[in-house]
This record gives sequence, structure tokens and C-alpha cells, in this order.
Amino acid sequence: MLAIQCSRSQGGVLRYARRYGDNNSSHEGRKPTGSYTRVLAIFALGVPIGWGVHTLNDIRNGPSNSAKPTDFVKYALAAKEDISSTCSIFTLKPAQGSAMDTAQLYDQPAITSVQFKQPQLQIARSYTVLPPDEGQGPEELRFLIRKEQNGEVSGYLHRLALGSTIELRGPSVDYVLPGSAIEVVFLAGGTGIAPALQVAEKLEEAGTMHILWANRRREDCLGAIVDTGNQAASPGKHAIVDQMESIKRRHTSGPDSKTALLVDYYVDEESTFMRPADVAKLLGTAAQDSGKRLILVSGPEGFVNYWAGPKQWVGGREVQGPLGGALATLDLHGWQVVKL
Ligand SMILES: Cc1cc2nc3c(=O)[nH]c(=O)nc-3n(C[C@H](O)[C@H](O)[C@H](O)COP(=O)(O)OP(=O)(O)OC[C@H]3O[C@@H](n4cnc5c(N)ncnc54)[C@H](O)[C@@H]3O)c2cc1C
Repeated sequence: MLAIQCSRSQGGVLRYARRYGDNNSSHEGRKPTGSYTRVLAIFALGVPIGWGVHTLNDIRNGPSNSAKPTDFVKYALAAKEDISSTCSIFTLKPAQGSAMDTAQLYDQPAITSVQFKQPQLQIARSYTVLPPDEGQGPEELRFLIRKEQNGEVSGYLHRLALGSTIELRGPSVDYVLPGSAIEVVFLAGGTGIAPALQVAEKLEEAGTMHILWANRRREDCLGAIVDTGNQAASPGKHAIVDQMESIKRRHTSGPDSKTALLVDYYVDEESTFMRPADVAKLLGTAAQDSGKRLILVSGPEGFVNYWAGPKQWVGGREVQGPLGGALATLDLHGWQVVKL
């Protein structure tokens, strides 16, 4: 059984944890009911029939080793790339026979995340899978994870040695992208860039997307190339910036390409703050005849609260809550706001 615990701590930090009880379903022993000959006959007939059904199911339902989204499945920490003093990219690969169905993660028109278990505390937290990158193994999964100060699960993950086993389950669908051509303004704070990469990767033809990405420190976005601001490109290399640039190249290359992806970077320690006026400028100039127009807000709780107001808990479920924050003060020109 799984229960969701949710409480707001004294420090104002929204904490949520999923706990697991033992599944104590028991099975009564069965008495043997037939002779060995009967058993062998059933086995001889059953194996080929079973194999045939199994193969058919494989073709219809995908690989048989796909784990159910509700079950934890074991992965091994194959690589950990430190990309700043607090953030690392974790690469995981299946540790045993079964694995998460990568089609469910990568091919749905949705933002998806996966839960990581902290086995000693029996809690789990969600992390957004990064879209597959060049050279990535077909069953490997990559995540950008920040080590939060005193963070129970992120601290645990960052302490793991290469080769350690990590239990994951999912995917969970956090937001389904509307099917029509969409225009997206994506406000990302810190690791909130991971769902932005998913949306950019899944942007259909004729979609456009403008990402505004804020970080506290330059080290979290080295090598950034600002598309519309007047800042110079920053020197250095950063795996997430590189992946963003490679998605951008794919979007804009080819004579028939109608998609566009623009990214602007803001760095607190350089006093380049993302301001409501920067967002207002993008909303007012958008084409009027486009499909759905979305402002997606993703990042730490304080970032989402500042831009769009807090989410709310209703009947044990987290819901959008009313629009608040800086976006509530702007003329949104019909753009819909989604808090991730
Ligand atoms: C759908 C979804 C996707 C996500 N994707 C990502 C992702 O891709 N990458 C990523 O890095 N994160 C992501 N997160 C956030 C992630 O799930 C965790 O919330 C985050 O890693 C912190 O978890 P933790 O257990 O390490 O920290 P926690 O133990 O939950 O603590 C969080 C912070 O609160 C502080 N704190 C804890 N207890 C108290 C208290 N009593 N009073 C005051 N302060 C306190 C801690 O010091 C810490 O800074 C995602 C979250 C969601 C919901």
C-alpha cells in the first residue's frame, strides 16, 4: 500500500513523501492434483502455446521486460557527471532483467518524471528524465539532480558510489502537452530546465518555444548563448547547455523547419534577473493565429510561487490553485499559465 504524506514545514518548505507498507498478500499452498505424466503433458503443450502467446504479446505490447509503472525496478548508477558544485547528471542503466518502458518516458506528448526511492527512509522523490542525448544507450536514463542542503533523497543519491543500485518507478505524467501547434514561453529556475528540455524535444512542427532560464550561479549554465538579450556568450562547457544547443540546431535546421527554439539565460550573481517586463514583451508580440499558447513555470517552490503563486493541495492531490505572483499582474493576452 502506498500513502502520500504532505505537510508544510515550519520553514515554509512544502515537503511530500510517499511511504510504502509491506504488501502482505499471502498465497495458500496448493496440493498436487495430477500425476507426473499429466504434468509433463501439460508442460509439453503449454510451453509452445505459452511461448507463442508471449511472442504475440511482445509484438503488441512492446518488450516483455518493461516494468509496470507502479513497481519499483532496479537500476545501476552507470555514470555521474558533476556539472557544477551542486548539480550532477546521473546516468542509470537497468541492473536486472526488467526496465522502465522508455517509449512511455520519451515518446508521449507529455512531461514525465520518475520516482527514486531512498530505501533507508522508505521515501521517494520525483525527478524529470532528460531527453535522450547523442551517444546515450537505448535503455539508459539521464537525470539532472541538484544536491539540496540537508536534502534527504538528493543527498542520498549524491553520496552513492558508481555501480550502486537505485530503485525507480514510473513514469508519472506531470503534464500532457496539447496536441495542436503550440507556442510556449517556459520560465525555468535551476533544475526546472529538465522539463523544458522535454518540451523542446517534443515540440511538434509549427511549434515555437522561448525558454527563460534563471540560475543563481554562472557555473550552472556555462557556455550559454543568449538568443535575444544583449549579453555576450559565456565561456566554458555545460552538458545541459550543450544538449539545449543541439536540440535548437535540430529545430531550426532544414528548409521546411517551422519550429523555433530560443533561450535566454539569467544569472543572479551577475544581477541579470528575469523580470516581468521580459515575459510581457514575449506575450504581446506572439502571433495571433497560432494554436494553444502556454506559459509553463517550473523550478523550486519559491520560483513557481514568485511567478505564478502557490499550488494547492485538495483532497490529497496537488492542483494548480489560483494564478498569483508576477504573472497575475501582467496582461496575459489569452496565454494559459501552467505551474509544473
Ligand atoms: C514532478 C517533479 C519533478 C522534479 N524533477 C527534479 C529534477 O529533475 N531535478 C531535481 O534536482 N529535482 C527535481 N524535483 C525536486 C525533487 O523531487 C526533490 O524535491 C528535491 O531533490 C529535494 O528532495 P530532498 O529529499 O533531497 O530534500 P528534502 O529533504 O525534501 O528537503 C528539501 C529542502 O528543504 C529543506 N528542509 C527540509 N526539512 C525542512 C524543515 N523542516 N524546515 C525547513 N527546511 C527544511 C532542506 O534543507 C532542503 O533544502 C522534482 C520534483 C517534482 C515534484
